[in-house]
Amino acid sequence: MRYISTRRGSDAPTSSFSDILLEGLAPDGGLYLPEEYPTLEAPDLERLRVALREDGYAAMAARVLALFIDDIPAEDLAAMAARAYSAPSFSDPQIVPVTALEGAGVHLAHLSGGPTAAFKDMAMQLLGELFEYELTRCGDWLTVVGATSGDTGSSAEYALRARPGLSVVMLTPAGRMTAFQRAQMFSLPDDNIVNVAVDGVFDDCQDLVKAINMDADFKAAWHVGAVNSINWARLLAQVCYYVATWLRVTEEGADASSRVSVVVPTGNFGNVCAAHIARQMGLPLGALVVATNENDVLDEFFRTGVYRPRSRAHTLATSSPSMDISKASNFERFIFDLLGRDGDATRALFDRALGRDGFFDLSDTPEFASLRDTYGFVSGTSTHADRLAEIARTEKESGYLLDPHTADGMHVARALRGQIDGPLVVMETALPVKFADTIFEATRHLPPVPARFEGIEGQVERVTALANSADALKELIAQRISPGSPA
Ligand SMILES: Cc1ncc(COP(=O)(O)O)c(C=O)c1O
Ligand SMILES: N[C@@H](CCOP(=O)(O)O)C(=O)O
Repeated sequence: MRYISTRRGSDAPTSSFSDILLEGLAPDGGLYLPEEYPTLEAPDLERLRVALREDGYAAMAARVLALFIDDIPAEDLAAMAARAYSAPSFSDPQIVPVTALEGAGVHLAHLSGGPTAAFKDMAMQLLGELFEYELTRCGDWLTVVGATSGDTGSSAEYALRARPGLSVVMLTPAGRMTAFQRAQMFSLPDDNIVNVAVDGVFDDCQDLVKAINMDADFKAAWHVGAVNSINWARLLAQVCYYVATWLRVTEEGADASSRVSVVVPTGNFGNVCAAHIARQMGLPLGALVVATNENDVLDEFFRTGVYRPRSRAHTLATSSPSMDISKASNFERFIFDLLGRDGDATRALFDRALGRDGFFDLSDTPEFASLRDTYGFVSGTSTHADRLAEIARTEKESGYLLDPHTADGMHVARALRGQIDGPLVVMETALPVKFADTIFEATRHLPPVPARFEGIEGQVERVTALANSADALKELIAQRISPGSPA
């Protein structure tokens, strides 16, 4: 399997999985995708069903990973998946259980049972294994520079903290995360972890990460790698749980007519992009429902065809803070597919039109007209009031406490339920413990604290304030990271 950039020219070289794993962002500023998607036919799905039932989530995931990775032996992939997806790191031995939510007419896919209580663990636990494997194989080291709105950061740090040859510099938007999210990250004592509070929003942090990656000399000197969903491996790991979700909702023998629709709380478009890839592979997914919070740039696109990222001043601080994102990185991956995988056309939109005009408009194109029928995309949005009402209603109706992001998904699910045939699954992206104030506002009680998170708040926190400047970030990396010893 070879990989290409979303901004590639027609004769650009292709890359192997191991190359792009450490590289993260492509040198031309594009994002990597497989040259073509592997396919899943009905017999493949049945084999995956048997693997999931008899050998568990990790074994099933390893088979999906092997469809995309041909430069790591299958038995090594299986061993890594087994280490990544195991109890007690994950609270449920099924890793991704799917439950019916009584009263609401939907299912919930529980993606948040990992070490940091967010769906990011599903990818990050595997990424930690893959990085260590690859760095050991080539005797290399890596400085991971990442951006977080609250969940990617802790998930990456927990997955990478004890690994040889790896350092993490994580950029956070100052003052925009919850107390729990801050405590999770900032109380880690490890020397290979540097937490940074940037004077800006998540999009500023993400822009800094991209700026560092576009400076080829700096990137080479500091062996800069990525853990955000700009790194293809993140999405690949997420494709696996869509397969598991479909298998858990359908019966043995189900075929392409057994469509399952998914509702995905969306910010950086990574999670729902993984659903799109699974659907392109032939997994029988019906609607892919993009659920945004008040930062509704993506809902606007799916309704109108206009993609208009917003400035810092217009990126609102909401009560689903991890989705306070106005420039969705992975959207470029979907647009590349939508435009028939034309790298020049994709570059024209993301590099030139966005740079020049601040938006692009596909509303009059046949591609935009095909969004629902060909790709399954529909969208909706949710506000603070909707979110609170949904948390309270679901608890009352079904006895289940949603986190605010999943509540955004649930709100959109209820709004669109009547228009979507077949099973509808809301992807649960975090646990309520991370968002206690909003849970209290919605229900007048605090969320339960799972035993593994007791006492996490109130410890000494270590974080460095930084101006929103790529030069300042480079200086900080040069000061704080010692060129690594090989893994
Ligand atoms: C809890 C939670 N829900 C939803 C999202 C949105 O996911 P994505 O960025 O993959 O669209 C994020 C992060 O962005 C998150 O942390
Ligand atoms: N919600 C994320 C934002 C970063 O998204 P990513 O999927 O690109 O890592 C967070 O919580 O940090």
